[in-house]
Amino acid sequence: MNTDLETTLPLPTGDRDALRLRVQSQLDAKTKPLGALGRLESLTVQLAVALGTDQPALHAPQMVVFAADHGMAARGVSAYPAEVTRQMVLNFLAGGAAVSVLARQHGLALTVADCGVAAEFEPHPMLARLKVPGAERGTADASRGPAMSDTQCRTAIAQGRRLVAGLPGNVLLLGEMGIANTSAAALLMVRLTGEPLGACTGRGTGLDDAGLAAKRAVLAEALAANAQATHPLQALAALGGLEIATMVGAVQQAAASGRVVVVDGFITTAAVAVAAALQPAVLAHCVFAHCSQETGHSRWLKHLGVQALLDLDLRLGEGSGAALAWPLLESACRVLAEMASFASAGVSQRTS
Ligand SMILES: O=C(O)c1ccc[n+]([C@@H]2O[C@H](COP(=O)([O-])O)[C@@H](O)[C@H]2O)c1
Ligand SMILES: Cc1cc2nc[nH]c2cc1C
Repeated sequence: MNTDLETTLPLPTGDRDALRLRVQSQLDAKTKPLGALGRLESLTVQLAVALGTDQPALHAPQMVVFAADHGMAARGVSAYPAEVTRQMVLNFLAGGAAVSVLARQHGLALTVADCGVAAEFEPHPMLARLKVPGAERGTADASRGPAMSDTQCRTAIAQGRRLVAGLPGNVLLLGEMGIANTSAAALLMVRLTGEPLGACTGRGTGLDDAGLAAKRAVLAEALAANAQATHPLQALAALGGLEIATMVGAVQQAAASGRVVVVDGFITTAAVAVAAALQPAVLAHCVFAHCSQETGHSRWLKHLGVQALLDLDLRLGEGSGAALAWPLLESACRVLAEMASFASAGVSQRTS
């Protein structure tokens, strides 16, 4: 493996425990029964700690949809053909996808990162070209050998870091698009958690029972073909995807620059899980927006020790769940900034 890339980035330091206690006591002084805002309160505290401030405020939120193609798509592991990746990128750019609608609704800046889609797109103000040399049209078929070389994987990580370093704001919302990428994410889940393949493999875009059985058989081949890839970075290169590797770098850079990361579904969780395997402290920056319907997601969230905000039976990807959860993050900041305290509003405190 070449060594021209640090595996992790230094994260901001500070007395997180003291900050956590200060923010919780500010919340406790607000005009509500103690703890009555439930998990919104823990979200407020998490945002304060992630941003390193007693007065968390979110600005210039950036939704990035990381897109790439997968060699394994040729093995029939998805209900849809591989060209949908390219077609959906055009749909994102034209403003017609679910994430386009939700980003507009919530004032999220939308960038589409071409991490290796099998197409060359016309330049567009929303499009970032992050193709990796030798993998411009996507990964190799992981059922026959490594999806990426170590160098390609490291290049993708470096590009994700660079992209985020150049974006404004203090929140990154993760989205992705890539036909067959639930296969890559399932393989990473098996390797990182040790869970059995069956518990990690779902229907993705909507495979029927026979399709799901065939997908599992292909994924078993991929695990056997890449049996030696056990370190998280090796697993990422062998079993992952270009959009997932680029997201790993994006998450690392966002955490290193003290931002909040809003995680979408199963595939974005794969990227965060790799980043967390390399450096567990990145998890403090990650808000898990929703629990996807994709088999494995709820179990993976448990492995990571996190709880998602929403459970809407979503299985779309694109960052749609992250965009839907966005107003909760805004509310979490606003209750802290704008609610009156018992003292300021002249409301009587509890008696017992
Ligand atoms: O994020 C999720 O939880 C999720 C669950 C199922 C499907 N997807 C999306 O569907 C595509 C991958 O599905 P598949 O069946 O092609 O592996 C990819 O574009 C993802 O954005 C996403
Ligand atoms: C149409 C379509 C839209 C998507 N968005 C994210 N993944 C997708 C997969 C398909 C098939």
